[in-house]
Amino acid sequence: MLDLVVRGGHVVTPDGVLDADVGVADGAITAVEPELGDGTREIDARGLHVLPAGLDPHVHFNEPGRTHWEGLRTGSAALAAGGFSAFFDMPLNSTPPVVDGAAFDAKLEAATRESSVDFGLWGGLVPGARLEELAARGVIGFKAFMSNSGIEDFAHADDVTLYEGMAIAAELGLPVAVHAENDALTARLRGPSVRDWMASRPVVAELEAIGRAITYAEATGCALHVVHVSSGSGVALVTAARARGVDVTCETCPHYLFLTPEDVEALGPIAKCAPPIRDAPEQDALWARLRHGEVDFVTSDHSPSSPELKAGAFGEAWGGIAGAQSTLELLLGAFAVDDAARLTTSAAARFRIEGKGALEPGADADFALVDLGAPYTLQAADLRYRHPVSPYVGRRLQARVRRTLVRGLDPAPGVGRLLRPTIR
Ligand SMILES: NC(=O)N[C@H]1NC(=O)NC1=O
Ligand SMILES: [Zn+2]
Ligand SMILES: [Zn+2]
Repeated sequence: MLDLVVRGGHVVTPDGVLDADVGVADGAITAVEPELGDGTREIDARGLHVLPAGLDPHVHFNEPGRTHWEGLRTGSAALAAGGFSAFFDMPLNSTPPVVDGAAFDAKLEAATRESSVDFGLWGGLVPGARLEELAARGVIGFKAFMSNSGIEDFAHADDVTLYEGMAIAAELGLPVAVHAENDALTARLRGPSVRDWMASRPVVAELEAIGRAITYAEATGCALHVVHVSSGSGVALVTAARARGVDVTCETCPHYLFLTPEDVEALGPIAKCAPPIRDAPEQDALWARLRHGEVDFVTSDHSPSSPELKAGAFGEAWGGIAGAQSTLELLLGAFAVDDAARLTTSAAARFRIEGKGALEPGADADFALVDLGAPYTLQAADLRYRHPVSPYVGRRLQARVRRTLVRGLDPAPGVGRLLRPTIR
């Protein structure tokens, strides 16, 4: 007998949306077929869509060290509530940052204890980082900040660090992910307003950094991933490089799609981020390129802070948006269900995580059960973050995640396991 049968849902598979049951044994999918026999456990999915649960490859859960901003327990619970069964945690803003083996071990210990969903860990590419040590422990790849990170113990990667780091990463068979903004161009004095913030981090600062990272990736043979591209012009650079054979991908985030500069002015510091939200021409171009398939996936870049750092003036506030719980529900309001599933799962293939990202026999039994006929208005009380704030509170969402399963299990602290990439 099967351990579990998810019965009667509209199942989102790589071959299309099928009305079928999903059979599970030992935490893996055994069959996707109509009218499977009994399972020890049964989940009634009639009227619901059964999606492959999401993998969010870009979150900052900040534990250990800044658990008062967000933690692995609360952050992973929020992701599970939003239909995600896995995440990759960034090497900052936890302390110590994950730039050597000991820091990796400390985060692995905390995540194994606290996380409700599976997790991978990014290592940090900073001057002096111990890349080999991190690779041996199973990091997803190496994250570099080309501009100031806002975190004192995570230095930005100067050109030498980035170029030489990419050469080492290429040898180790791991990708480098870049926060692509030019440091000098973004380091000038800033004013207090939303428009000042936008002007201090112009699109050209993003384009220059993306272009430079691509040049280094091409020269070293390193696989490059550009995180949180905010502009259509930025995606265009990635598309052009890929067309000439560079191994480069990119992501964007819901805030670059669903928030406007006017929204940021109305919402204040909770909608402050870097790169900033762009004006309509760049945002429209970003949408067009996303719809055209040029953006590989959508991530949250969930990066909240303590409420105090979001309470004051805009110019002084922490830059980072809390959104991990809402990515899938937001996308389901704008895309067909299979496209929304693809945009929230394809990081698994890019970063070589076996068993995740597709609902098919042999894969992990990771499901998001979603009601596409249940629009609702997001309330602060719905949020599972450490601090229930988000720019999406008050927003009408077109779909609602009813349940998430991780390897057939209900998410709970301690369920999550480390995900290691297959080395090329
Ligand atoms: N350090 C950190 O999390 N920074 C993030 N916040 C943000 O808005 N952009 C980022 O890169
Ligand atoms: Zn960033
Ligand atoms: Zn980030």
